[in-house]
Amino acid sequence: MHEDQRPQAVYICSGKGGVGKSTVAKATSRGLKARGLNVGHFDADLTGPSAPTLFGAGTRLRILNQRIQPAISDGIPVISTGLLADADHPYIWHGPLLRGALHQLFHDADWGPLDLLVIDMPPGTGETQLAVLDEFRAIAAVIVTTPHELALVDVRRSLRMLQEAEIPIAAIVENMAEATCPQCAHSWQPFPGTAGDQLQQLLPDSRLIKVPIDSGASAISNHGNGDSALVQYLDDGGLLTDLCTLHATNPTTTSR
Ligand SMILES: Nc1ncnc2c1ncn2[C@@H]1O[C@H](COP(=O)(O)OP(=O)(O)OP(=O)(O)O)[C@@H](O)[C@H]1O
Repeated sequence: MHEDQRPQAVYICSGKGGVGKSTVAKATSRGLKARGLNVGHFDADLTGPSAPTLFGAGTRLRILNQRIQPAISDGIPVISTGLLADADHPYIWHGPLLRGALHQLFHDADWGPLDLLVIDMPPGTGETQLAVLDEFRAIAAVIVTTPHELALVDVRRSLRMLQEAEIPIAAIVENMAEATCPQCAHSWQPFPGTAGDQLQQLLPDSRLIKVPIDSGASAISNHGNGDSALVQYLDDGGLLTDLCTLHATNPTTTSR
């Protein structure tokens, strides 16, 4: 049988923007790196990349011998169009150009040894998402949502796209699910809705990880190291163990 040589990847997806997907993607990369995997972080949002904020505006991609040198953050190689020198330039990618850019950003880069790529997918279901599905071999996807009903409508579309591609959903992360008063420790649900629970009814085999509104969870998305609170939430929810197990059942370390 012909072996699938595409790089192994975990997709971090959402239906809507602003739900915390990039923050969860960065925490996943850091958590897997701490577990000893050679992780690469790829920001597939070519037109609205979050990486300069997530990894530090001073972090840049370099070109050496006509090869892209990923930025390194916490020992993790990172590639994002937001880390190109002229990141403020509005990139408009269409059809074949978009696919070419994705291909080049991954294949023309010196990643070093790579066990697993964490891919921060753009929100929704469109051309970029389809191109990513073709380019990489997903061992799992993680769906990030907030509790809102409105988030659920769009996330269902993403879910169908992943299911049609037969990608297992390792976890649903319901972000900003609750808040706790720092004075009296009283917890409440700041947003109405049960998107996480409703999604788990559709996906009974996937983990449901509820992450509270937490300044520690937020800190990881603001440059550099940040706090590891979100990594801990994902770890406590079993996601990092599951991803390591999935990787171990089908390891393919490549050197690029
Ligand atoms: N659990 C949380 N508690 C507090 N703040 C959070 C939490 N999760 C994410 N945030 C904050 O919410 C903001 C949006 O997060 P993020 O950029 O990860 O969302 P996104 O879904 O990737 O959005 P987009 O697709 O538009 O890039 C960030 O400022 C982040 O720090």
